[in-house]
Amino acid sequence: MFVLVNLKTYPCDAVAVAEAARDVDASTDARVAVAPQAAQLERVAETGVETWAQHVDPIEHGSNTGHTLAEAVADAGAVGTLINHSERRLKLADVDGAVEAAQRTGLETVVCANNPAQIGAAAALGPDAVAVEPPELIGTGTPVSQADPDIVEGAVDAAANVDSDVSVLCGAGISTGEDVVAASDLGAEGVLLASGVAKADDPKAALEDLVEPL
Ligand SMILES: O=C[C@H](O)COP(=O)(O)O
Repeated sequence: MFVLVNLKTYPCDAVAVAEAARDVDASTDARVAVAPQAAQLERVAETGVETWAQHVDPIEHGSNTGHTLAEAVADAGAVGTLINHSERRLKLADVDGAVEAAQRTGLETVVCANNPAQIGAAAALGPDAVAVEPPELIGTGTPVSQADPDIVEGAVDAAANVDSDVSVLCGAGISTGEDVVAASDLGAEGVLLASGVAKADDPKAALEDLVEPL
């Protein structure tokens, strides 16, 4: 299972979480990665943890003030990027352009979407993976795998119908190893989570708990 920890803009110690994730990754068969804010990519990557960007824009080098260039996040040490996170929505044409920009620089891509119909559209753009996240469950601590298992199974089917090479992650409310196992049982190949680790009193213990049953 892929455990992708998005630090959003939570006031956590990104380097400490990254070091914990690096150590937990080394102790399990699970793949653990961290997505810090763009300004923290380099410091996080220096810990040796698999580092992801939270977003890239559909742009090239040029006059794009305030945008995030795929080449810049790759230079900072990111190996992958989220695109179209629920908190950073893009128009469909811009999702397509962002996937293209990421692929141009060799970044792995996870395109986020709200529901199975959108997952099908996202999968058609040719990312490495898609992540289904019902927005109403994000940050609630109520795991999507329990609250809305149909949406996870529907997303797995929708992606497979479009492109069986696109793997499916699920996210929203995932915070325990039991939630990760439930996601796996529903056909997800990974989980995208944030608050369960970034807001934990002990992020390393939270990470250990997530991968313990795997
Ligand atoms: O990127 C992560 C997702 O939005 C899930 O967030 P959460 O784990 O805090 O519910």
